[in-house]
Parts: sequence; C-alpha cells; structure tokens
Amino acid sequence: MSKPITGPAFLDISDVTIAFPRSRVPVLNGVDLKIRRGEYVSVIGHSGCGKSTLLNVVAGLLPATSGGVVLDGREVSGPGPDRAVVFQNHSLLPWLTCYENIRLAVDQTLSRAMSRAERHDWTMENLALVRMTGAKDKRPGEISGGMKQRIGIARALAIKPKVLLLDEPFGALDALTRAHLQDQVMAIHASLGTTVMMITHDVDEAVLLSDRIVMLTNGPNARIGEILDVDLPRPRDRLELVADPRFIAARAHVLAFLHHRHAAPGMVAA
Ligand SMILES: Nc1ncnc2c1ncn2[C@@H]1O[C@H](COP(=O)(O)OP(=O)(O)OP(=O)(O)O)[C@@H](O)[C@H]1O
Repeated sequence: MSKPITGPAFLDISDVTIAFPRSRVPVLNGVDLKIRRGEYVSVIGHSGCGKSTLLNVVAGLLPATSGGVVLDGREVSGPGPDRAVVFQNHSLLPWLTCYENIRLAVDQTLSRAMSRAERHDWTMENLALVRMTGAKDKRPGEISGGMKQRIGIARALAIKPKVLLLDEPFGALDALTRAHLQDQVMAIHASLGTTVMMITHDVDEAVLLSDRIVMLTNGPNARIGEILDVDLPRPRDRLELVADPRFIAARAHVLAFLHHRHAAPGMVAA
C-alpha cells in the first residue's frame, strides 16, 4: 500500500483520461498520480492496458482527452527538453557515432547555456557515466544492444531533463545484460537524484528499482488499481535482496495483483 503524498508533487498527473478516435471506451480513465522530485516510480500492468499511452502523455507526444500533466509547476502541452524518453528499441541515429549522437542532443538543448568546450566535456562526462568512453567513435551498428541502450540513456540524461521517462528500456535485452543495465541505472539514479517514471512488465525489475510501483488494471478503461511503496533501503544489491523478506513480500504483492486480481484478459488466473 502507498502512503499519500503530502505537499505539491513534482510531476502531477491529474485525472488523465485518454480515448482514441473511433474507440467506444477510453484506454485509460481518470489516472491520478503524483510523483515526488527524485522519486523512481514504475508503472506495471498487462500488455495493452495503456502504460505507453500514459508515458506518451507525460512526454507530451499525445494529448490527454481530459485531465492534464504538470511538471515542476508547468503544464505539459507538447514535447520538451525537461522530459527525456528512452524507448525499448534504441532511437540512435545510425550514421552518427556514439559521441555524436549524444553531442547532437547536447547542442540542440544546451548551446545557450554552455560553450563549445563545455558541451564537449559534458558529452564526454555522460559517455563516462554509462561507461562507454571507449566506444565513443563507434556507430550504433558496431555495438551491442545493451551498449546502444546505454548510449540512449546517456543521451537522455545529457539534456538534463527534470524527469527521465523509460518505456521498457531493458525489454529487448538478454537477462545478464538487463541485470547489468538495471544496476547502472540504479547507480545513476543514486548519484544524480533524477526523477524517473519507468514502464515495465517485469515484476522483479519494478521491485528492485522503484520507490513505488503503480499497478494498472486491465484496459480498456484502465485505472490505477493500487500503488505499492517499496520499503527497501538503498543502495540495493540484487543478490542480497533475493532472500530479503521485504523483497519477497513486495514481489508477491505485485504478482498477486497481476495474476489473481487482474489476470490478463483471456488468461486463466494461476
Ligand atoms: N494511436 C493509437 N490509436 C488507437 N489506439 C491506440 C493507439 N495507441 C495505442 N492504442 C491502443 O491503446 C491501448 C493501450 O496501448 P499501449 O501501447 O499504451 O499499451 P501498453 O500497456 O503499453 O502495452 P504493451 O505492454 O504491450 O506495450 C491498446 O489497446 C492499443 O491498441
């Protein structure tokens, strides 16, 4: 269960309903979510319930049918550099090197705030943050999927967003690479204090990374079914957590929500 947030939210998703043209019922109905500055919040739910749709509204890529989103006191009315999105499949420009992919984003957003030399240093700093300095001159086609996601994360962080929006960022990776990247994102979140909203299907991932887990009911007309506070101290170590009763309880709670109370449509609950 989640304790209510007191005081103003940093990211305030307020009574958001989203209906696509030609569909009778809204995908999401009345989603209300308040996220604190520096918080790591995951959104989990069955396929098609509207997780990406919600993230797209926060990103400003899709207008809400009703309700709205306010970030740090400003209403979201379109995409902007205060929000950076990392998708499941990298969206790096294949003809640019890793350095150039990040540098382009830095030049587009920070050229007024930083000199040329500072933008170079900042690009290098972000490459180092994801431990990709050695691959700076490689093109996306020459590096692994996990490395591409690391460059995508570095590019997103390099624009100094107020909130990092992760849409299943580890979904296309093998289990070991995925674990490695999750650890890196946890370390980055710990050192930068970035506010993160992450979409995931993976219960273990949600528990490991999050301060709170938002569970969506099945669509259409999906809503927030429940929010769980993940009461685990940081830094978190995946190997130690495996036997931690609090980790086991949080995991069981989310699994029960997804597989007993809100089983995937057409599936028999386990
Ligand atoms: N542009 C669109 N026009 C019409 N319907 C859409 C559009 N985008 C998404 N939908 C529908 O909205 C619903 C929610 O889609 P969404 O991609 O947000 O779900 P999701 O929970 O992220 O799914 P998954 O976990 O499989 O990625 C789906 O039924 C989808 O078909």
